[in-house]
Amino acid sequence: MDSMKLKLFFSCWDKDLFIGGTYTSAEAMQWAMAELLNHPEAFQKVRKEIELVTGNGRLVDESDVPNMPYLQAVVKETLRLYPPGPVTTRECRQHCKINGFDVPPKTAVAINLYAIMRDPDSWDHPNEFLPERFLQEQDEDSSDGKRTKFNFVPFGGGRRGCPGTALAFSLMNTAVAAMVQCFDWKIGEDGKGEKVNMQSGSGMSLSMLHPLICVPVVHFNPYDV
Ligand code: HEM
Repeated sequence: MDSMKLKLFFSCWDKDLFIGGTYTSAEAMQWAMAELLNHPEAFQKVRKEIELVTGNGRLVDESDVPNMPYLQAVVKETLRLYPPGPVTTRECRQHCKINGFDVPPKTAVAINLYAIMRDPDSWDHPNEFLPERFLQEQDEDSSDGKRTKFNFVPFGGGRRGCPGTALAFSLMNTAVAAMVQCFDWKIGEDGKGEKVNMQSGSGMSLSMLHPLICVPVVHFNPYDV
């Protein structure tokens, strides 16, 4: 590769990482907070878990995440319902037959990750926000157990799967945890809203049609303990 091409490669790579790594996580965190505001019992469950782990004497941090299974389940359930990259693409390397259709080599294929994660054949109540389903992950006998292994694909998969998966999980879990630990949230500009509007916008990325607007009210100040 000559130096010009190398420069272009790194410039595109940087942008890929920057755009792919910021917008996706920010969008998903917005959906996560919106679901938590619409499900106060789930919000309180996350807060209780955080208080148990931190003793509420300090700000929750990244190293606490492995000890907070319910928080992780909330983040996974959010990514299942609202994957920021709902469609990915591949090119077929060899002839194959899918559902009776012949797909020749070199065919461009779009893979609908959104549909896979809302497929009623593999997910119970696919359109509902039920973080608990991810707590049953280890239970091989449950339909949920089989499902989460093979049909949970917000980061795609295989060799071209998202290289930012671990970073995204860590960032999302830690940031959502801090927002839940430190603030109560009132819905709407005036704080008087009752429910967040969960409609999604159009386009290839799954953003909220009405961006989340809410008022934070301090619940716990970690710098004042
Ligand atoms: C919630 C956060 C994120 C989601 C949902 C997400 C989702 C995805 C998906 C679905 C793909 C396509 C995978 C495939 O085709 O199999 C992808 C690719 C990619 N992601 Fe992410 N991503 C996230 C965060 C990040 C972060 C934090 C970074 C880097 C710092 C990143 C960098 C990339 C890159 C470079 C690719 C292209 C990989 C390739 O083509 O080989 N992503 N991501």
